[in-house]
Amino acid sequence: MILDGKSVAEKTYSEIREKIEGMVSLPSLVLLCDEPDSSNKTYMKSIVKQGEKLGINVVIENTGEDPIAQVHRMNSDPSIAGVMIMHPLKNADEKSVLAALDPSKDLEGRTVSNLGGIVNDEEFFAPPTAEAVMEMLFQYDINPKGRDVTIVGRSNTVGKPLALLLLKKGVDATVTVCHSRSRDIAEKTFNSDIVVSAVGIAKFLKREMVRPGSIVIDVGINFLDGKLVGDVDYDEVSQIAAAITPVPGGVGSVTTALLFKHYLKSLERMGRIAR
Ligand SMILES: Nc1nc2c(c(=O)[nH]1)N[C@@H](CN(C=O)c1ccc(C(=O)N[C@@H](CCC(=O)O)C(=O)O)cc1)CN2
Repeated sequence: MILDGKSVAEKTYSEIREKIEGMVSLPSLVLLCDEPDSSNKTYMKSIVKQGEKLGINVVIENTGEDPIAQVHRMNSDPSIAGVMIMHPLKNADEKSVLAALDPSKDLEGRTVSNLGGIVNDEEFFAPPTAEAVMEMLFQYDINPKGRDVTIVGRSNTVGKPLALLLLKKGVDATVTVCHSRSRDIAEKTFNSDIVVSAVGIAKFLKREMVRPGSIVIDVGINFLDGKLVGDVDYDEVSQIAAAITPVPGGVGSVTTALLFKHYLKSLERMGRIAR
């Protein structure tokens, strides 16, 4: 079975449209960048395009002399509902810029407060990519309770927060997180019910690393010969997996939709729309 992210995303966009219908002068979503690479440019373009479809103003802003003061101004500006600090920032210390961001405007859940808050269910926002994996499982009735889940990749945006989300009481998965120094990753992925690949290497997850009948979630966003591809050797793995997410049109589509859902949550917190 192919787990279609586009239809999951569309459901989220419909909910958002319903909530903001008829509203005028909606606060903006700001994408703060300095020298964006091609991957960032592609992502920003797609967020701007989606914002246009929803009637939400997405503003691309460049870092100036003092990015920290810039972020402080955004924090207190009621015409801004959320800020995405594009990664990597090349001319500023990204950690310090993130530390300046108000967690309630940190739509990507990258601040220490939001990341740490996941442990106690206290986050304003969890990273949308990690949430998108959970949403795909939920929408397709794949219950991770008691199942062995291996996540390949330990980033702050996917691997670590996803492990925490899967470990929450009530979700109750048994989680293994692999990384570049892990021994025998193939043995761990093969012995899992659900495999999530978030390493950023095209065709990293091969057929022999996956047990027939398991579920494969591809979080990879890689550009190969100008084409967007995931981490999974899709043609091979899709022949044996019980369910698999495609790239494009899988987790990535849901991630962007959840980013806008977070924008909506921010409007609610600001008192601009009813909860
Ligand atoms: N602050 C951030 N900076 C950057 C991020 C990020 O998530 N937050 N991501 C990377 C770029 N990137 C992934 O590594 C990326 C590039 C392109 C897209 C994209 O085009 N998404 C499509 C959906 C794709 C799909 O269907 O799989 C979309 O938005 O509709 C996403 C992520 C750089 N910096």
